[in-house]
Parts: sequence; C-alpha cells; structure tokens
Amino acid sequence: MKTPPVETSNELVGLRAQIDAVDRELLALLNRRAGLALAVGDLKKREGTVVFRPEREAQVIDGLKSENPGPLQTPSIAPIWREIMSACRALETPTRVAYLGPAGTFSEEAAIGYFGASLMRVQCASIDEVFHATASGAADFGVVPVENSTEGVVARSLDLFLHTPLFIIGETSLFIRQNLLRRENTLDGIRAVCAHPQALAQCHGWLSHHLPDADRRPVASNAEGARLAAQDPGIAAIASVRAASEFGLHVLAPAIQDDAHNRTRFAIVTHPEQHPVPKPSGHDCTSLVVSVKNLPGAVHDMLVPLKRHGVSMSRFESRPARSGQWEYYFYIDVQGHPDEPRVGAALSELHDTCAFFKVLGTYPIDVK
Ligand SMILES: C=C(O[C@@H]1C=C(C(=O)O)C=C[C@H]1O)C(=O)O
Repeated sequence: MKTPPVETSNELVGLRAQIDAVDRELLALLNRRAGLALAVGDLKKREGTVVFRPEREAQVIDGLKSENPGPLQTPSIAPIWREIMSACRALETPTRVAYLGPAGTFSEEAAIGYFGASLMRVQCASIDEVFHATASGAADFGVVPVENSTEGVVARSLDLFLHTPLFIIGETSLFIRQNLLRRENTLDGIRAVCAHPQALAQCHGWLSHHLPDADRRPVASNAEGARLAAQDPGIAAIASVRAASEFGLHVLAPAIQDDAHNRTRFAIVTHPEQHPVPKPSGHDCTSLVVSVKNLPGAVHDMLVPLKRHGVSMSRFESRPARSGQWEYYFYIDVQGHPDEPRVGAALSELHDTCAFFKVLGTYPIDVK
C-alpha cells in the first residue's frame, strides 16, 4: 500500500510559520475591532438606538469590495465580513431570529447567511408563525421566503405581507440544491418522498424519471421530511446536505432540482417599534404592494410616475385580491430609497393613483 508523501520541506515549514504569525496579527486586530463594537454598543445603549444597522453593514462590505487589492477574491469579502460583523454585533446584544425550522432548513441557512452564525435561533413551524413570533416580540427579526427562481412566488408570504405590521429591512438569496436523502443507501423500496411542496415541485422532473411509483407527500418543511425519513426506511426526503447530517441520512442523489440555477430569495422582516427604517446605503430597493381600480389603462397609469421620475422597477408580481372581481394586488420592487428626491416624488404620485398602497420596506440590496 502506498503512503501519501509527508510535507517536510523547509520552505513549507517557513511559509506556515508566516501564516501563523499573520493569524496572530489578525486575531489581535479582530479583538481591537470587537472592542470598538463594544464601545459602539455602549453608546447606542446610552442614546437608546438600535444595534443592527443593515445600511452600515452594507456600506462596510461595499467599501471593502471596491478597495480589495487581491489576491483574495472579491466574492470572498462579503461572507468573511458578515461573520466578523455578526460576532461584533453579538457583543453589543443578542440577535433573535425567527425562521421556518427545524434545524437544517434552507430558511435557517438563509438566516445564518444574512445575520452570521452568532444569532439566537427561534425555530417556527410555519411562515405564519415566523410573522407572529416577530410581531409579538418573541424574535427581533424574521426570515421568510418570498420567491423561487423555478417555482415563482411564495404565495403565503406575499399574502401575509398585505396586513402585517412588520416591514422588510433586508433581503438575501440562496442557491438551493435539493438532495434525495434516506436511511438506506439505495433507491430500491422507496414508498414515499416527503418534502415541502416547493421542493417537490422543484424536483418534479427528477422524481417522475427516477421514482415514478413513489408517493409524493407534502409536509411542513424539508427538515420535517428528513425527520420522517430518519424514522421510516420506506420514506425518502428532499432536503439540504446539512439536513442529511442533522438527521443521520445518506445523500442518495445530490442536486436533483430540475433547474441547476435554482435560487430562493428571502425577506428579513422586523417590527416598526423594534427598528427604524434603514437609511440610504447607496444601493437600495423599496418594496411596495398596490392595487388599482379594475378600469382600462389603470395598470399603465400606475407605472407612469415611475417612468417620469426615471425610477427602475426590478420586480412586478400580481396576486388575486380574492374579491371575485378579477382584481389584483401588485407587488413591486423599485430601485432606490424614498429619501432620494426622484424616488420620493415617484412614490407619492404612485400613491395618489392607487386604490391601495403600502410600502413593505426599504433596505440595502443583497450584497454578495
Ligand atoms: C458596530 C456597529 O454595530 C453593528 C455592527 C457593525 C460592525 O460590526 O461593523 C455595523 C453595524 C451594526 O449592525 C455600528 O453600528 O457601527
């Protein structure tokens, strides 16, 4: 049997000694940064202001990305500094975040991707419960899915946005790789596949081809499917690799989603009594929901103020108003912050043309 070569060259030893020295410098610098964050935390306590400032965090990352001389790749900057800022923020105050649990869901991954690993997890059984936990103050923030690049809108989230007192303070998106998980390491004998309805839909082609006879059972979350699969060898789940390790399951087939570029976008919500509206960061988005009277040309008229003030729209989604009158709510994302005069003017004119008008939030665009 061949033994792998052991790394003994003097050159390698020397380079590693330099890396160790740099790591010690980094540790000292990170602790200096943490000390400053603690001082900011004290100041905020005295002034009675909130700890989490998404616009400031977006500006920190934007600034470092634009100054990055390399060889560190620019896409590495955001995840590294998100964790650094998460650890610094945790020194100021704990951040309680509600999301669709249990452990191992994509919502949990999105929550950690946005807030960093230093968060307090508030796991909820449904999207309704995430809104409720955040509105009641059991959590400081909620993370809810809003749209998927394959399946379209997450209808329940959009419907809840209509009447909730919560508002959006941030967004994050996640590549969704769905995997088939099971206790046994074989496709034989799978009676049923349990997963969230969105995941079942995202893997429709793969399931029809490889498991045409298995029952497709919608459950509350993919992690719930993984939990059921861990109890019953006849059940397979569709979930993340993290869920596989969480529930001790084999990844029978990786990346089984029909679209290789499958992404889900999440909104971060909070209560207006908990948090002020983020100030402009320089790259912001404003989300609205509006409706117009069911008259000829009404939708066209609604968009005129945006065109007149040069405000671009990055999303336009409709949902039935359930009035039985073929009326719709329109979910619109525009680029910019209402504090920018042209955006403020466009929104106030839009307000005047709409039968229903609600700003869902204004927040820094997802920085990756
Ligand atoms: C330190 C601060 O508090 C938090 C932590 C930040 C950081 O670590 O850079 C930035 C913004 C806030 O979310 C601050 O407001 O400056």
